[in-house]
Amino acid sequence: MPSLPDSRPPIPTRIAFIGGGNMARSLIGALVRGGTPATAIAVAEPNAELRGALARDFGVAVHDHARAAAEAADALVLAVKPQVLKDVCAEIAATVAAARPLVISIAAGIRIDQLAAWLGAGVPIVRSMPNTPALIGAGATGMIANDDASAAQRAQAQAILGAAGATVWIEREELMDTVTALSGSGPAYFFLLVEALEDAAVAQGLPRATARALATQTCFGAGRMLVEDGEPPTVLRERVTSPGGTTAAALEAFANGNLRALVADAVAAATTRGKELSERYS
Ligand SMILES: NC(=O)C1=CN([C@@H]2O[C@H](COP(=O)(O)OP(=O)(O)OC[C@H]3O[C@@H](n4cnc5c(N)ncnc54)[C@H](O)[C@@H]3O)[C@@H](O)[C@H]2O)C=CC1
Ligand SMILES: O=C(O)[C@@H]1CCC=N1
Repeated sequence: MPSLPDSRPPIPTRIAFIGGGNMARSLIGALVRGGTPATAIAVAEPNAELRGALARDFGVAVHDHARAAAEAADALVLAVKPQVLKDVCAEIAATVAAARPLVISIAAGIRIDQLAAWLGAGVPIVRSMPNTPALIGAGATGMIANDDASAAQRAQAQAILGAAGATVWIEREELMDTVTALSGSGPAYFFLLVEALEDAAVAQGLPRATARALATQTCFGAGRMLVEDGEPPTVLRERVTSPGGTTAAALEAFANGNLRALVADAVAAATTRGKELSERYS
């Protein structure tokens, strides 16, 4: 996946996260591990327990409301749920209008034109879609910027999000809903597959711990091969599949159950939900 080489521009000197939940925690962890000083990061999080954990674990400055964190930030990462994003933007709009920081949204479904309407014209905005493997530095993030974001600001957004894994620019904004359905939600699909494999093996008598260990390591190994081998998934699949063998029997069962159509339906459903989110919360 395309990603910035080592000649990354510096990460903005002051980054404020609005929302300190799962994704913010993943990105903050990645930034701090990557060498961004904790003193450069502020977080607004209303939940006192989460706030305390972020301060304790990473040494970042914490605030109980958005405006306090947004003040003096060069880059703002909007990491709240889509349903509260409009209210959060209203809370920080005056601060954003005064300081014109780079605004990075990670919210599913919410479009750049909605963010611009809520924050005010002329604000540099990058809409992005990371995923939870960001927690271990193995994230995948799609991004798109508006015309108000300079080349340097785009590169800064890429440096922030790239601290947590691979990044890729998306050309048309409507495809961000597809990115959300593919890589944003995608980790859940693989966890579901592992659950199903584990249950299937348990049903045949394998102890659950053994089934989980084998299913987990199989997904890890297959994932590493996808990244490291350089061959497309079709070739890797065919190498496992001996003619008339066990894999062929399993793949036939998948085909009979129309797995590909089911996956297409699932990705289409997630894409549609992304579009619905933007309408529901506009
Ligand atoms: N969980 C995932 O796999 C992914 C989520 N996303 C997007 O990331 C965003 C955040 O998702 P999560 O981290 O999973 O949710 P989360 O619920 O863990 O975190 C959101 C946090 O925002 C806080 N919050 C609520 N109102 C606030 C306010 N007015 N000011 C500041 N903070 C406020 C909440 O207390 C909560 O801790 C969502 O928009 C989601 O669409 C994007 C990629 C993947
Ligand atoms: O399920 C969701 O809406 C969020 C966005 C992508 C992953 N989680």
